[in-house]
Amino acid sequence: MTTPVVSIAYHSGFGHTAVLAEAVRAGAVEAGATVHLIKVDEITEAQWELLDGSDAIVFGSPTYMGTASGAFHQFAEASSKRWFTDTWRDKLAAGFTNSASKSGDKLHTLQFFQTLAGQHGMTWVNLGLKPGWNTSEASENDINRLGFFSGAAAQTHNDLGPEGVHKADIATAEHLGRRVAGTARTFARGKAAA
Ligand SMILES: Cc1cc2nc3c(=O)[nH]c(=O)nc-3n(C[C@H](O)[C@H](O)[C@H](O)COP(=O)(O)O)c2cc1C
Repeated sequence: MTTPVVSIAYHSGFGHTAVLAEAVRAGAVEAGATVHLIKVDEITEAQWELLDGSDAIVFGSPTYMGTASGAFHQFAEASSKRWFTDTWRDKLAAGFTNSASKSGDKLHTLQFFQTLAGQHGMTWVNLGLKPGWNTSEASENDINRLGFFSGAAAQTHNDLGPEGVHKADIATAEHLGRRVAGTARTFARGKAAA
C-alpha cells in the first residue's frame, strides 16, 4: 500500500493553532499517512528537506491582522528558495487557520495559503465539507461550523487558552488531515500507474 507523506508547516504564537496542527496530524495518521509536524518559526535545514520529500504540505497559521502571522510570512518568503528550483511543484497543499472572531478575516489567511501554493505550482486540496451551523436546527457543534470551503477554520475566544479550542473545529481539522492523506494516496497511485 502506498504510504503518503504529509507535512504540516505551521506557526502558533500562543498555542491555539498548535491544537489544530495536532488535529490535522491525527486525521492524516488515521488515514495512514506518515506525518511530519514542523514549526515554521524554528524550522531546521533537515525539516526543509522533510518538506521537500513530502507528497503534501498543509500550511497553518493563526490569523493576525487579517492575514497569516509574521512568522508564517517569513517562512513563506524563505520558501522562495524552493520556488527557484520548482522543488514543491505538483505536491498537494492545504491550509488551516484560527482566530478570535467568528470571521476575523480568516478567509484572507486561507487565500494567502492558496496563493503561496499556486506560486509553487502545488495543487490545492479544499476542505470538502458542507457548511455546518447554518439552519435554525443546526448547532455550533457541527463540523465545519464556520462554513468554510477552502480550508479548515477555527474560532477561539480571546480569553481562553489552547484548551478552549472548539471541539467542532478540532473535528474539522481532523477531517482536513484525513482528506489530504487520502488525496495524496490517490495521487501517488495515479503517478505510479502513469
Ligand atoms: C497580533 C495579533 C493580531 C490578531 N489579529 C486578529 C485578526 O485579524 N482577526 C481575529 O479574529 N483575531 C485576531 N487575533 C487573535 C488571534 O487570531 C487569536 O488569539 C488566536 O487564537 C491566536 O492563535 P495562536 O495561539 O495559535 O497564536 C490577533 C492576535 C494577535 C496577537
